[in-house]
Amino acid sequence: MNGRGFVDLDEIPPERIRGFSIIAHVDHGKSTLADRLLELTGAIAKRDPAATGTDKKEQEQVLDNLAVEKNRGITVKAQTVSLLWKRRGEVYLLNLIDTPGHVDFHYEVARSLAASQNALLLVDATQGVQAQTVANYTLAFDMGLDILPVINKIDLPSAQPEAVADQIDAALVVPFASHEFPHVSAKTGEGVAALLDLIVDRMAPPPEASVAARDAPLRMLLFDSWYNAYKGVICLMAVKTGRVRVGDTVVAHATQHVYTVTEVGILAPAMTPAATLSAGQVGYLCLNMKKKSESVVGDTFYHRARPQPPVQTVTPVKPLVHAGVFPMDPVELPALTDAIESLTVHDPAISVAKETSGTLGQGFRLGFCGNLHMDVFRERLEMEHQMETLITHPTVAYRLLKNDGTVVVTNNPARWPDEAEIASHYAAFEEPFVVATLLSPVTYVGALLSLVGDNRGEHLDTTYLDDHRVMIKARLPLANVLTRFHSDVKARSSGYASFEYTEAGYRRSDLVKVRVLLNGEPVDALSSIHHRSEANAVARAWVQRLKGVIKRQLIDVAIQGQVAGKTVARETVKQVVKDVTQWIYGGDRTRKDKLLAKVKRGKSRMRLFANKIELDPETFRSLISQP
Ligand SMILES: Nc1nc2c(ncn2[C@@H]2O[C@H](COP(=O)(O)OP(=O)(O)OP(=O)(O)O)[C@@H](O)[C@H]2O)c(=O)[nH]1
Repeated sequence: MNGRGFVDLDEIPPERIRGFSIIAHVDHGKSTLADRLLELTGAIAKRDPAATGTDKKEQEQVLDNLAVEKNRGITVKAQTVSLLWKRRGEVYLLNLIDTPGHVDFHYEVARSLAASQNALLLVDATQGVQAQTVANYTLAFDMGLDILPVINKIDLPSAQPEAVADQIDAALVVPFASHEFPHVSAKTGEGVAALLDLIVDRMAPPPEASVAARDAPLRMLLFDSWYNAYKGVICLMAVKTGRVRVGDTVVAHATQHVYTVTEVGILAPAMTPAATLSAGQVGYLCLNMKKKSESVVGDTFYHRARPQPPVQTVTPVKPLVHAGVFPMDPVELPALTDAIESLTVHDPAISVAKETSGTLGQGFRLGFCGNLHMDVFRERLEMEHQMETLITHPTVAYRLLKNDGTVVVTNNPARWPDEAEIASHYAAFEEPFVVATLLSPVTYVGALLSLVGDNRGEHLDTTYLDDHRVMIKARLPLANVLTRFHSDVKARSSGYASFEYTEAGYRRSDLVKVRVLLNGEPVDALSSIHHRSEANAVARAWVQRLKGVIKRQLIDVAIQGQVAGKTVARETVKQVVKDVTQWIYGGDRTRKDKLLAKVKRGKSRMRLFANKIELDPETFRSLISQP
């Protein structure tokens, strides 16, 4: 850093740059390791590890900034930081990206990996290789990164670093021998300085980082952005070739917008201005960009005078699960619209479309990468925007063939065509499938394979990692994976098995619509699509659940569960005769009117559910949001 508080990055030659992401199974210690790396390199002040408890909420991590991350103790957004490390008297620039572990945030991991050349694959020495270890490894491997496995938590008495190294060797292909895997404790800091030295010695600098590349025309990859109240949209860029400085005029390839650069710098972890950013470096740019929608993740920026081809094609994320999101109170629709706009700009993996429901009114149909992604979104709506919402239970997108020969993709059961419109032969429907990876102690193999069978799954492969651990691959319908599968995997393996999945395309299926009717009227928010073999049970369960929550009303309530238009379950909630004025004696008209007005106000807070049947909003919310 020079006297003006600027970092002179040009003093660091290209061969002294290392870019790496930290990837791992959830809770294997990525954010804790990132904290130790930040401390050791002097980016943040050292904290006493003994002072941090075992409760995740007690140990707020420097790079976990969002309220929801601190609340849940998980990383949701990838975070970038540039560090300086001295090795043999020379300063190296390390670009580190801390990534989320959960599969639902794969999109975040993938876009981070696009800006790195190397990955540290962290594995917990007490838990060994888990499903997300394999999934994140596969993602990094397929993107051509060099992967260094690092064995963490060696301070724990139950740590078995050698056995875990052997498991890694058996399950994954890495350019290091198992005896070379560094052993660290991200908690105590043991082995972390040696890890930094190893990163410098064994990892390659960015391929585009050479003196020649610095003189080539500018090409920068935008891989993250966020909104700053004072500076507008801030863009995080990986500079592939050339250099950029304040005052330059740059163009965004995807949008063709032209900008003047007002600030460049690195995140260290605070925004630290620099004179230039050049090939191989990762840093932020302020461009006076007013709208977040202008910053397209994956876009390429270049100098206006020297147009360049894009670094990569921008591929929109394909959401896997879809749900309707409605304001609890219809007057809050504009506020919900603003909140969704601001959150989706921060998280481009969410797709948004307007939706109108007969039951719930105006709202949105949003697409997410999984149930946790959706849950985190709901929590962010509440925590960051104080929005209470009704979110319908998630569904996948099905394909169906209509009588007129058209193929319809629908992610909304309310829009499912009538039976008469659907082609009547066996190839009429398709549903999305996934390939699941289950990592488990050998003891639970039988239980897990029967769980796969119970969920219409197909066992594909079994690999023994050692005498105790096994990796099972199976093909399963995504719809089943999204409901109880995860908790069932945990239940059938006493919590020891972990599970992960990747998309595996569409396959033929036999699908039907399950509808719930109240007094003969269908409730669109409660309809769902299921495999025919599971539909009757679902319809019966709905009828029983509704019978349990609908209080007796002034009329009889008939509850019907239908499968493909045929009633398969029916119950009636008998009417109650209730006259609110019965307790008011005599002719005190004022008291009587006041009470009636109060009852009316109370009722208006209730949602008119269907055909005069009322439920209080909380009951309604729990009903529609749970499958
Ligand atoms: N004993 C011990 N605990 C550790 C070590 N590293 C991390 N932990 C603990 O493990 C838990 C998970 O650590 P995190 O750093 O949040 O894990 P993560 O991989 O970032 O988790 P996600 O961001 O949710 O994917 C925390 O309670 C840490 O304190 C270690 O080396 N030793």
